[in-house]
Amino acid sequence: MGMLSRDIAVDLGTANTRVYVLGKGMVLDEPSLVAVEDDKVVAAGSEAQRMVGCAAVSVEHPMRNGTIAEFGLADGMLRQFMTRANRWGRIAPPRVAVAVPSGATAVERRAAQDVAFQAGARAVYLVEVPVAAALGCGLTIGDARAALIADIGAGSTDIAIISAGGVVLAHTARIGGEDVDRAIASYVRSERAMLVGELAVGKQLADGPGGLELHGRWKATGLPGTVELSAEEVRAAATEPIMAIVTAVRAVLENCPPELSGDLMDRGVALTGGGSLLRGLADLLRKETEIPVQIADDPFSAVVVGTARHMKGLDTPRRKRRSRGSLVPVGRDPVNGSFVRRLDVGGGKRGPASRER
Ligand SMILES: Nc1ncnc2c1ncn2[C@@H]1O[C@H](COP(=O)(O)OP(=O)(O)OP(=O)(O)O)[C@@H](O)[C@H]1O
Repeated sequence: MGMLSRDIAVDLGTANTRVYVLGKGMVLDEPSLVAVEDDKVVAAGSEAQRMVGCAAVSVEHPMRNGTIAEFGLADGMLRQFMTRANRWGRIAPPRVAVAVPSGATAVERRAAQDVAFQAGARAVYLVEVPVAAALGCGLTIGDARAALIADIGAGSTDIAIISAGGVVLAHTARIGGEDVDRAIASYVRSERAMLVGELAVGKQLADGPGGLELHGRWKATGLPGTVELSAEEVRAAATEPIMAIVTAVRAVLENCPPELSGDLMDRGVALTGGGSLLRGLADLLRKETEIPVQIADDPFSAVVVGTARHMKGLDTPRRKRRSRGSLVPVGRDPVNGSFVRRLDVGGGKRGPASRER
């Protein structure tokens, strides 16, 4: 089948969806948006974004907090993306690997799997976001030394300690860059009497120090206008969500088995996801955790690249697979009580989900 079909990795994110075709590279990076007309998805990604404001069309977000919020919309979106990504299509349908937050529920995992099948996959593999993020930024999961990884996306922050071929501890906080955007938009609305779109805030927040200049509509007159926020105002408005992200990372560190603490102090935390670029976040993390903080070279693509690297290992004979394996439940998340799984590289059959099952 390998000669006849493609392998495709998908990072189905809250704000952005990325698709990587093995042998080709990242072929698609689009906003996770759909345009809906008469209950039908008529456009996806940036094409849908351009339709904001069109009469009779509503532009919707199929994803929330890193998982599928509206199955029908996510289905329509992924179908369109896969058609574009697989246009060099071979004869057989592709195998697809989808990254899912480590804290995703069984229902959320099932939805990610089903949506990939509906979009035309022959077989579907689910890869935990922190594992993908670690592989994507070049960490070796089989390394005996422990590593801490935090993928800070738009709607979720996935944190894990990875050591000796396994996820020792994992936690997904349902908070990310969008919450920071929302907090600043809400500050501008209440303190400066202006309505601004959340999308306007996110990108600027990563563009260096200083204040922000935001365009919007005055609440009183409805006319267009501009507000300038000082660096102090930005910091104050964003403190709560930024602190929530830092607290989630700290919670995982505080529950780290003591024998791994030395490794984490040496190696620090690797950050991936667009949220890692949020102004002041890396510095605050460094200060609050007292360990080195390193942002991945390309934080946006780390998860999809890592998912693709995971796929490359699927056909490697099991005895050669150092960084693959099956995830087995070993305990509970220290923060929200969900199951923590450990990657068992020693054995355990774990094939793809297939249509027949
Ligand atoms: N230059 C930038 N352009 C756009 N967003 C940026 C930029 N720099 C930082 N961001 C932040 O990155 C976030 C998007 O990151 P990313 O694409 O990794 O999220 P996602 O994968 O869609 O989300 P999740 O992992 O939660 O599902 C935005 O919410 C924004 O706050």
